[in-house]
Amino acid sequence: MQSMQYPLNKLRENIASSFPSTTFKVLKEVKINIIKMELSITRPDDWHLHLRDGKLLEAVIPHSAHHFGRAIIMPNLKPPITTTAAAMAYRESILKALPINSGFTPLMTLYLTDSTTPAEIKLAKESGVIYAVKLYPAGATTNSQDGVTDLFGKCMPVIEEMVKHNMPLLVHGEVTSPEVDIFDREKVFIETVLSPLVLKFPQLKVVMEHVTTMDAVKFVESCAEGRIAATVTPQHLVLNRNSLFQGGLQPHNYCLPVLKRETHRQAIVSAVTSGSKRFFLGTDSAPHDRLKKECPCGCAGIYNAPVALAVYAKVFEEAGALDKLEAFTSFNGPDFYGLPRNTSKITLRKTPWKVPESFSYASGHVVPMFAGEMLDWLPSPV
Ligand SMILES: NC(=O)N[C@@H](CC(=O)O)C(=O)O
Ligand SMILES: [Zn+2]
Ligand SMILES: [Zn+2]
Repeated sequence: MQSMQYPLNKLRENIASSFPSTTFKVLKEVKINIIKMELSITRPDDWHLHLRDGKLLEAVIPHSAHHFGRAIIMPNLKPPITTTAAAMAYRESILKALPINSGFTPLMTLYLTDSTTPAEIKLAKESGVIYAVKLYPAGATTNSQDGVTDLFGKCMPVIEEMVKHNMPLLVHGEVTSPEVDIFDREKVFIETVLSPLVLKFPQLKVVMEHVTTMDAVKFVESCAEGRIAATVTPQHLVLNRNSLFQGGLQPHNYCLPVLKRETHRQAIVSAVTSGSKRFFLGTDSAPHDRLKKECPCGCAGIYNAPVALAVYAKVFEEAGALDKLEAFTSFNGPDFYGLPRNTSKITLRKTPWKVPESFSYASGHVVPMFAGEMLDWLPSPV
């Protein structure tokens, strides 16, 4: 491997703050290895992933399967995955689309609607392949039109059944009322839906998906560990809302919940790099065909699967917390879900690589996050 152009001072600072017990003498001795830096970590899982279906599924699945051991598969297809039978069929098509010899395991979810029954939850649990139920407030995001219109009025028996089976509820945490400013929708959701829900069901396990605000960070930190957790995306760790408008409208940085101001981004970075067990990796990789992003009414969703690990590594490196990366990528998620941690490893090499401009597939093109830009960390299976 080539040695890197990386300022030695910065490297020392990073290493010293990541591994405080490391002495300067040792740093000098391992200088060569530091310059050719590699991290070997337990293979990560992705606890929030959109794989879509058909040709797009075939195109994107290798990017996730290459790096991740398992992923929680979001059910917002058209039509949505509302039954155990549909989830099992979707799982089969994912397995069929996997590269040969891939060990990737899809963990399926059910899409909650006003008419989901407790019997369906029982069936889901008994299937052994469904790990969670996803709450989309109707109209909150991509393909959420069949989502829940009245959680407290319509879904209480279903939530009770989920508690009985220890089945986590995954939430897209935004209210949909048009009078609430789009930048406040997560905060208002916490106040009006999530807090009351958690109070009403102290045993319910909840994952607040793709948190974007310091309000969400504070809420999750205030709840019992092991009961309420949050996934964090690469984009909400490295981008703020300025990047939606940098030099013109940037559709490939548009996702929901929408990027927030810098202070929120900083709060999320502090939370994940603190070593808290409450936060874990969930990319929310959400591919849309290029023509559905670059058009007069572009879809929400960032395709980040090819770059996610490189971006997470950069965030932990810059925070001087590389020693905490593995818990975030590979331990906190399975521990929360009560699943074993992966036993295989992957390597992250500190080497510059260029993100492809786009990936073509049978029905068009999909543009990844940071298309055409250079990233520092290159993941590869050991
Ligand atoms: N995050 C997004 O902006 N989009 C997701 C839906 C979601 O996770 O809310 C999608 O399915 O495209
Ligand atoms: Zn969402
Ligand atoms: Zn999502």
